[in-house]
Amino acid sequence: MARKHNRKHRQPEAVIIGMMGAGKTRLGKEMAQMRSLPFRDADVEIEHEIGMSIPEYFAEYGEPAFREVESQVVCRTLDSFAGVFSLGGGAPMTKSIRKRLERYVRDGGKVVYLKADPHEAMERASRGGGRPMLDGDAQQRWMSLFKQRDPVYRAVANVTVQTKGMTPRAAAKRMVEMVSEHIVHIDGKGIEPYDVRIGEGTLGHLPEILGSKPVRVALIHTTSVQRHSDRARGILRQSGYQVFDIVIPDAEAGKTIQVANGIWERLGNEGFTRSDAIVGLGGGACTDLAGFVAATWMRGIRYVNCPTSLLAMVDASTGGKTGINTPQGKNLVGSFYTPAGVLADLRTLTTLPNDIFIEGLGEVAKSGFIRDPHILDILEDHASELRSFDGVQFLGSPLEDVVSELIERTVRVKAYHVSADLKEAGLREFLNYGHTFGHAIEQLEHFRWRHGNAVAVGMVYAAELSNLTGHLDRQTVDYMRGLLDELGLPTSWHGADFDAVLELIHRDKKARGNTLRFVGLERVGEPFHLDDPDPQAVEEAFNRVAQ
Ligand SMILES: NC(=O)c1ccc[n+]([C@@H]2O[C@H](COP(=O)([O-])OP(=O)(O)OC[C@H]3O[C@@H](n4cnc5c(N)ncnc54)[C@H](O)[C@@H]3O)[C@@H](O)[C@H]2O)c1
Ligand SMILES: O=C(O)C(=O)C[C@@H](O)[C@H](O)[C@H](O)COP(=O)(O)O
Repeated sequence: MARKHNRKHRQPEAVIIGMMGAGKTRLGKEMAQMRSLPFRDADVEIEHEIGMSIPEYFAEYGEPAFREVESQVVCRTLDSFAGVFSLGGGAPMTKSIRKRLERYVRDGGKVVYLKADPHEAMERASRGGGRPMLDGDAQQRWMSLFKQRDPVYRAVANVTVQTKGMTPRAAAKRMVEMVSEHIVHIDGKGIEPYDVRIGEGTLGHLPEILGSKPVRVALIHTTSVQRHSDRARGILRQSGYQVFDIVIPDAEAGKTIQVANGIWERLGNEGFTRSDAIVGLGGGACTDLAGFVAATWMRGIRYVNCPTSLLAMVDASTGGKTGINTPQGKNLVGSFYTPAGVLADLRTLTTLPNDIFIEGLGEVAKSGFIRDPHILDILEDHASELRSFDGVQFLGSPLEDVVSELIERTVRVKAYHVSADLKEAGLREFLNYGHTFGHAIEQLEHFRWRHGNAVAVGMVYAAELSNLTGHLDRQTVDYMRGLLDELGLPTSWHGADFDAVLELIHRDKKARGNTLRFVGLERVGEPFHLDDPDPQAVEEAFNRVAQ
């Protein structure tokens, strides 16, 4: 069953662009050193190619000839160099280079726009001469070039690093963090596009996503993530927002109408208007509730999700399903309401307990079974390290790369379904694989069973039902049981009798009238709608997971 991992072709880890004097060479070298990678500066490469200094070449052949050589050197290096590559300030103004950079970004590359304080950069650039583009009044020339180039840099770059007030080392560290980020873009009918940013330090994007309109920000979180909410509050206050801390009860106890009502009262008392915003920071229960409050306050205000559990990072924080539970069932009240952005900061996983990390693997595995089998290969290859997850050792360990790839791939599976079918008219229901039975377990266990664990058993139930109704082969059902077991996830449950389960699965949101509807599997990567299955099979599948 194991498949080969895709090998990336050689291309730079990062390409740095920006104005003269922004520090591209200095910070690029520092960044390369931090990542143990080689560094190349386009101007040095060009001088090597032309056999003279750039000012001499400019004087002899003029700017157009220089830009032509520059384009050849830059494009060649982009095709073959696997390190950090810094470009001259004018390079992105050349069409052929811009086109090549666009392709590099499409292939997953990172073009970093290094944006220094204009006065500092201007002063640095005009020091010492040797820059033909600044001939004459250097500072005035710099400013006029900045006006032309800044919009182009912004259009070309997919990462912007502001260095104002930072030491070179801190700026280089920030570049490393931002370049290591994985970004999944969510778009589609009825969706205001947004990004899911996965990496160390992504909480730093909060101000950029909230934007300048909100004055007040409600930071909704639980006490279990206090360390991370303190960091978020610091970032928000530094950017001038008025931050209101709203601490909610932990886990499912927070997903109630009483808790939502308490927050509505607080927002009212603090004068929250339509242009203010909400940040939900925590596990999936917290982001579901925060999204629900955002969707309902004044009929909808801006919100950003900062998931802190694996499950919330891979699933709950993205896609816009917001909601609360009622005594009759899970998530029965809610709304489809998309966040302005999702910041999955891997640093928050350092405090995540092992059992809650493992629970999150349930939804990761689900995404492998319904859409991306490569996820299953990764889970198989790293099952024992994943099972022994220890937040304290996590950052900088080989497991960090494995986990961030799993998060990115799982979010891509979510994005695929959500982008095509935001309001769950058909395709999106596949994300509900394992949930019909899983939600019943959670309810019957009074939420002592964690969501991801319940979904793991629910997936086995759906696989057994698919097998009993003539769809899925026995080998795949056994493979699923074996993999989940290796990851430390449960595969059986006998907490209630069949009638109690049947009553709850009739209340599942996929049911229509008296007809039960499940998501089944034909084979790995091929889910299907299993409508109105034979009642005997529904009961026999229950018996198979109850053993
Ligand atoms: N909206 C959706 O699309 C969607 C998708 C999947 C799940 N969900 C919902 O998400 C919830 C499950 O999410 P969950 O597994 O994150 O549960 P959770 O929110 O209950 O979090 C699990 C526990 O981990 C703690 N925790 C979270 N992050 C932590 C951290 N970094 N350090 C220490 N403790 C931390 C929480 O306080 C909680 O006690 C369920 O309510 C489920 O219905 C929603
Ligand atoms: O995003 C979706 O759609 C999902 O079904 C994702 C599920 O993993 C998630 O647990 C979701 O909360 C379930 O929603 P519900 O509509 O079944 O309550």
